[in-house]
Amino acid sequence: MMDEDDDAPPILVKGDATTTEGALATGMADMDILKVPITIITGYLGAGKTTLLNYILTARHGKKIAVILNEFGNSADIEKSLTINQGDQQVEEWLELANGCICCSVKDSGVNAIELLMDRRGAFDYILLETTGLADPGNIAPLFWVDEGLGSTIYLDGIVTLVDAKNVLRCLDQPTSEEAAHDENHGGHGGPLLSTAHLQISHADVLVINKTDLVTEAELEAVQQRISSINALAQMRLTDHSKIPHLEGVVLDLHAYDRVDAASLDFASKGHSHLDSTIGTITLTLPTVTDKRLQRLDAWLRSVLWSSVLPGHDVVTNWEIHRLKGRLTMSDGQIKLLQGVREVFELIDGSDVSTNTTQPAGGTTPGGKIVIIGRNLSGDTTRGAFQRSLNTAVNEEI
Ligand SMILES: Nc1nc2c(ncn2[C@@H]2O[C@H](COP(=O)(O)OP(=O)(O)OP(=O)(O)O)[C@@H](O)[C@H]2O)c(=O)[nH]1
Repeated sequence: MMDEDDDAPPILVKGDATTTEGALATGMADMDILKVPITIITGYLGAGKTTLLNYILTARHGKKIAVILNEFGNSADIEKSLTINQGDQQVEEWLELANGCICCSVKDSGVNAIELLMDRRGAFDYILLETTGLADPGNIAPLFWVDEGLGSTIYLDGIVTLVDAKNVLRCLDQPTSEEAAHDENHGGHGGPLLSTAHLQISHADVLVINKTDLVTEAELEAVQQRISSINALAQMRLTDHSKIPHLEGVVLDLHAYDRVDAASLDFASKGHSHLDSTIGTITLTLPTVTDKRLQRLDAWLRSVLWSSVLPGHDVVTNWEIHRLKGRLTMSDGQIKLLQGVREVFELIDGSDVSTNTTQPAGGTTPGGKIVIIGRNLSGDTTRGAFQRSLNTAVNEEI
C-alpha cells in the first residue's frame, strides 16, 4: 500500500536522537530537522538477518521503522525482499507494513538508498539497512557516519552482525574460493585468509550469536571465545530465531559512534587470547593528553589510518585497521572520545555511558585507552610496536 503524498517533502518525526551526546549531534538543538538513526544489519548468508528484521518489524516497539534491503541485482535478495514484504511484487516502492513500518529494496549502494528514502517518505523514526550476506560493512559504514551530505538528517547508530552459531567456525576457517581470490587482490600476501565472516564480525558493535538451538553448550562456548578473540569490543547476545525481547539499547539506539563506554574498553583490554590468527583486538594505553599531545596523537592517527605507516616501525607490515575506539582523559579533566572505521576517524568531546560507578573516570587507566580491531595485529610483537610508536609520537617535543 502506498501513501498518496509520496512527493511531499520529508517530515522527520522526533526520535530518540534528541538525547544524543557528542559531536555527531553538535548543533542539533538549533536545527529544525532531527537526526534519524540508522542501524546496519549484516551477517553471513543464512545467519538470520531476515528473521531478525521480521522480528523487529512485528515487535511492539512504538517506532515507525523504515527498512531498506540492499540488494545488488542478486536473485537471492529479491526472494528475500518478498519474504519480508509477504507480497509478490518486486519491491522498488515503499510498502507499508501492519505496524506502520515501511519497507523498500534498493539496487544501489547505501547512500543512494537513503536519498531515495528521504525523497519518498519522511515520517519515520528509525532506519534499518540490511546488507547482503556477502557485504563488507567496512565499506558501507563510513558512508553514513560522517558524510557531510547526509549529516544533517541521519546518523549511524550501530552495526549489528548476525552470526550463525552452527556454521560460523567453518566460514572463518575455510574461506570460499571467491573470498580467497578477493583477499589476494586486497593485500592478503599469503597470510591467513580473511573471510567475509571475519570482516562482518570485526566491524560489529553488537554480535548476535543466533541459531543457538542448533549447537551444544560446548560448541556455543567455542564460538563465543573465537568471536570475542576477533572483536572484543562488541556486545554479544545469544539468540535463537533472532529473538531479542528488549530491542532498545541492544540492537536499536546503541549510539555506538557518539559514545564510548569505558567499561567496554576495559573489557576489551582483558581479552588476550589469540584464537584467531587473522583478526584480533589490541589495546594501547595513553598518558593524560595535553593540547600539544592531542595534535601529535592526531598526526599519529593520520599516519596509521590514512597512510598505513606506523611511525618509527616500518618493519611491522601487512596490518589493516577495521575499527578503532578510544577514550582520552585531557589534562583539564575533560574526556574526548575517539571513533574510527577503516580510515575515517573522529575525535569528539564527550562523556561515557559506563554504568560502573566504582571505577575512576578513565576506567583502570587514568590517561586513556585506544582499542583497535584489525588484521594481523594479534601478535604481541605487533602490539608492542604499536604501543612504542604511540608512546614516542605523543611524547615527542614539538
Ligand atoms: N534452527 C534455527 N533456524 C533459524 C534460526 N534463525 C533463522 N533460522 C532459519 O534459517 C534460515 C535463514 O534465515 P534468514 O533469516 O533468512 O537468514 P539471512 O541471514 O537473512 O539469510 P540470507 O538472506 O541468505 O543471507 C531460515 O530458514 C530461518 O527460518 C535459529 O535460531 N534456529
